[in-house]
Amino acid sequence: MAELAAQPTVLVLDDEKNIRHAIQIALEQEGMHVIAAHDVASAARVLDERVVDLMVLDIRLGEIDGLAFFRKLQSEGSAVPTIFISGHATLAEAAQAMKVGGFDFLEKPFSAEKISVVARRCLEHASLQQRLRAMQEREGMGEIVGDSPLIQRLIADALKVADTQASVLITGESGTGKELVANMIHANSSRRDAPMVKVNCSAIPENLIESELFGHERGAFTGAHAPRRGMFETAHRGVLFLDEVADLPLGAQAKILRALQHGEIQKLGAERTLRVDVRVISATHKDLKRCVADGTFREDLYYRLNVVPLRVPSLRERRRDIPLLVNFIVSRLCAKHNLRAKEVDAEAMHELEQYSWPGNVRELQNLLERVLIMSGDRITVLDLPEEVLAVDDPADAKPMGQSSLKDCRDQAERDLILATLKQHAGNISRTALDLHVRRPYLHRRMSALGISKKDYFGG
Ligand SMILES: Nc1ncnc2c1ncn2[C@@H]1O[C@H](COP(=O)(O)OP(=O)(O)OP(=O)(O)O)[C@@H](O)[C@H]1O
Repeated sequence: MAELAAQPTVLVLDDEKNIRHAIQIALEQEGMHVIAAHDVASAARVLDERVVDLMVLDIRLGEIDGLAFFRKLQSEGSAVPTIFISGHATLAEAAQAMKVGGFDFLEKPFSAEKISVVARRCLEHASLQQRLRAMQEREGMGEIVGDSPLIQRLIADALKVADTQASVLITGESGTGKELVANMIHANSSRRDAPMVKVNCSAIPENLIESELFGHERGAFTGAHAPRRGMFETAHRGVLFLDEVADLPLGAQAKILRALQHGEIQKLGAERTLRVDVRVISATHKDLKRCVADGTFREDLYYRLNVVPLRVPSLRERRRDIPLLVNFIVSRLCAKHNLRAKEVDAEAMHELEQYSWPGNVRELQNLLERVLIMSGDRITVLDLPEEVLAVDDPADAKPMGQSSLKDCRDQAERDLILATLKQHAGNISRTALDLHVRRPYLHRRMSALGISKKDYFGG
C-alpha cells in the first residue's frame, strides 16, 4: 500500500452541518485530521494558512458552486486532491467534476465507510503521484521508476560512474532493469551523442558472433559476399552494451579482451587492424565469478569488464517501489492500448506487493498488460491470476493484538466471513463468490484470522 503522511489533513467544505459533522467523524476515525468549513471564504482561508492533503467538496454550495471554487483554485495553482459530493447534482455536473480533475464523485447520502475508503484511496493516489513527480524531477534517472533506498543507491552509483571511461558490469536477476541502467549510464556520459550498440550475446549463434562483433571482409568465410562492419566499429566513440555477457563463447572472449587492452580490432579476413575507442558496459543475470571458476569465462576478461560492479536489486527486495511501478506501468499501458485511465484498488495492490515476482519488473509489466485489457475501470483481486494470490503472507499471520483499528477490522472481517460460510454450509467457493474475492485469497484470510472448520460447522 502507498505510504501516507503520518496524519493527513482533510478539508471538508459543505454548507450542511450534519453532513460536515458525519464526514468529520468518519475520517477522524481513520486517523485523519479534519477541518470543516461551511463556506468558500473560510475554506479559502484554511487553504491559505496550511497544507491540506485532501478536500471533500460539495458541488452545490449556495453562493458559488464547488466546481467553480475548484477551478479557481486550479487557476491559482493551489488545487488539492478533491472528492466531490452532492445530493442534487445532475449527471452532467458529476461528469464535470471528474472532467475538471476531481478524484471521485459521491452522491449523498453515502455511508461513513464509503467516504473513508474513497478518502484513503485518494490520499494514497496523491501520495504515489507525488513520489512519481519527485522521482521524475531527479536528474538523469531515465525511465527507471523507484524511490526505495536500494534503487536510490543504485542510481547514485550509476551516476557517479557514468561520466568516467570505466567498464561497468551490471548484475541482477532477469527483468530487474539492467538494460535501463545501461541506458542511463550512456545517457549521462560524455559519449551520449555517440551510439550505444547493444549485443545480446546469448541470441547470436556461436559461429556468427565474432563476425557480428568485429565485422568481416568480403570472402572471409562462405557466405561473406560483402564486407561488413562489426558492432565494435559501429560503437566507435560510443558504448558497446554486452547483454548476457556470460554466454559469450571463449573464442570471442579472447578477441574482446584484446580489443579492450589494445584499443584495436581485426575484421575477420582482414590483414590490418583498426583502432577503436569503445567503452564497454556488460550485464548478466548469472554469477560471472562462478563462470570463471567453472572455466566458461576468462578470468582476465572478467576483471577487465568488472571495473565497477553495479547490482540491480530484485523487485521483492524493494517492495516499496511496487505501487509506484504499478501506477507508472498502468498509465503507460492505458495510453498504449487507448484505454480509459484505470486504477488498481487497494486490496489488489496489497496482493501485488506481497507476491514474490521471480520475473521481476518484466513479469509485473506482462501481468498488468494481461489484466488491464480484460478488467473494468478498476483492477481488483478478482482480476489477478491465481499464482499471484496463492502465496503466504507472513504479515497476515501475525496474532491479533488488543484494540487497534486493525483488530476491529479483522474482527468485522472474521464475523462477515463466518456468517457467509455458515450461510453457504461451509462451501468455500460460494462464500468467495458472495464476498467478491478469489478462493485462494479467502483461504489465506481465513487462516490469518484463525477461522477453522469447527467455527462454521459448530463442531
Ligand atoms: N525500475 C524500472 N522502472 C521502470 N521500468 C522498468 C524498471 N525495471 C525494469 N523495467 C522494465 O522491465 C522490463 C525489463 O527490463 P530490462 O530489459 O532492463 O531487464 P534486464 O534486467 O535487462 O532483463 P534480462 O536480464 O532478462 O535482459 C523492461 O520493459 C523495462 O522497461
